[in-house]
Amino acid sequence: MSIVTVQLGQCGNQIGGEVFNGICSDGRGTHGLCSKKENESYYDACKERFFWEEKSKVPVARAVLVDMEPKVISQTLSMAARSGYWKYDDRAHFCQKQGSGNNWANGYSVHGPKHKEVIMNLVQKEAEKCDRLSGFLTIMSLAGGTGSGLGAFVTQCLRDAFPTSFILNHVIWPYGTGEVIVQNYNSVLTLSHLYQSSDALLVHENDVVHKICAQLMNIKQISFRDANQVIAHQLGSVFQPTYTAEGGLHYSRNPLGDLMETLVPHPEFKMLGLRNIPQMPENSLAYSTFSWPGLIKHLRQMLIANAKMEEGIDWQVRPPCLGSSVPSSHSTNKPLHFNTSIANLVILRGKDTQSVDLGSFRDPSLYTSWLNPQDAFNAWKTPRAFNKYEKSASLVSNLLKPLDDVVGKAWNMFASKAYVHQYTKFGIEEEDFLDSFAALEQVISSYTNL
Ligand SMILES: Nc1nc2c(ncn2[C@@H]2O[C@H](COP(=O)(O)OP(=O)(O)OP(=O)(O)O)[C@@H](O)[C@H]2O)c(=O)[nH]1
Repeated sequence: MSIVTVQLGQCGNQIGGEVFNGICSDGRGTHGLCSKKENESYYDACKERFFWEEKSKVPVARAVLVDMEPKVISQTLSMAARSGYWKYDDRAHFCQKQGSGNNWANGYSVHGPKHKEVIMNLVQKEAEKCDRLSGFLTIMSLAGGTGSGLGAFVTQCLRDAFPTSFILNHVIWPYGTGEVIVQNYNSVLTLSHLYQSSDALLVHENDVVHKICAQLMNIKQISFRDANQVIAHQLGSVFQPTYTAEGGLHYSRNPLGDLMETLVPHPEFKMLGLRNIPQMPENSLAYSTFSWPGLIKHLRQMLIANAKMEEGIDWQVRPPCLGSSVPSSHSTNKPLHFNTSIANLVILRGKDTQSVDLGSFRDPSLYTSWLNPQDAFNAWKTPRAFNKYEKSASLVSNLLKPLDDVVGKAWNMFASKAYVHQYTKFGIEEEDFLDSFAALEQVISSYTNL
């Protein structure tokens, strides 16, 4: 089955380009360390998911590019064409002359309704090219005006037009400081709206990605391109084909459906985070060896101690003994806080994946009590190595992201009514803000009571 990607705004388009680049270069690779037959069926599954083929046989991304200004779209289209290995459909993009000025209300209430028809026509055409449609992946930032506002609007339109398809929103959490002044307003408005129409939100935090670039990839002057390549690698490690059942004969047929079934058991809980191990500069790979027990031990501790990368993990954090009361998640940032999950999915790629012991992830004390631990944990595997890593593991978890921080900061600003007039002038009233705050407070409360 196929996924149609909708790239929105500067951030969404820049990341989308890197995602297709990464997926295509991994898929075409002959370094998969597996049989030729395995490698071919992996590439076929990857193509069906993300590309369609023109007569020229050049894979064309199943994607729609949307922005309110032309520059980033034209850069993204030409970056793809220059690769020579894949491209975008020249007719599958829509742009205007002027962006949304980091104003969510402008994207949501003005650009959305005005351009709904043309954008949804492009999406419809892309969906019709799929023999079997698994659903939609939207990529956007939370902080700007186009990706966030127009993105929230388009997500609602997707939900209305494709009620039986899955929608996964990939969202970029802004840097904690020093960016758009109203970023917390935009984030609160986006998240609360997405929560109504999306099946799940997969979050990458710019601060975390920046740290990975600096500390694991040894990059000195970090550009968005570097950050986006890390994000693309992590997304590829989840969305490239895998076997979802032990001894399975086919690569997973419904990538988004399988992901939701595994990770989103209840519509109140749809925040997903992603961790990946190992990550290092390509030229260090040849000198590194990894053992599965070592990788799995690190990944599990990253989960329970809420570490986003393998460096600086707090090894003191332990799961609570079953039967004792779990500390409240209000203390999310406290060093000894234990991270309770709703559900976890581990994805293993590469050599000897069949013999890996994942028992430590089945430990009931990792999970909320209302779900059977057998249902809360799943593992997907493939012997096909990913992106030149002989062995690699990813963990997708359903757990709370730093929502309370963003909501708190936005609320403080709202209390003095700062900048609210910029939103009311585009039809977003104080009532709308209050509804968004209330919706997210409810999400925070549900997660903290796990
Ligand atoms: N990781 C990453 N973050 C980005 C990138 N481009 C922008 N951002 C982040 O996105 C937020 C700003 O949103 P943009 O995507 O630039 O804005 P937009 O959606 O185009 O909206 P307007 O500029 O208002 O039209 C900030 O938090 C930036 O840090 C990128 O290429 N990669």
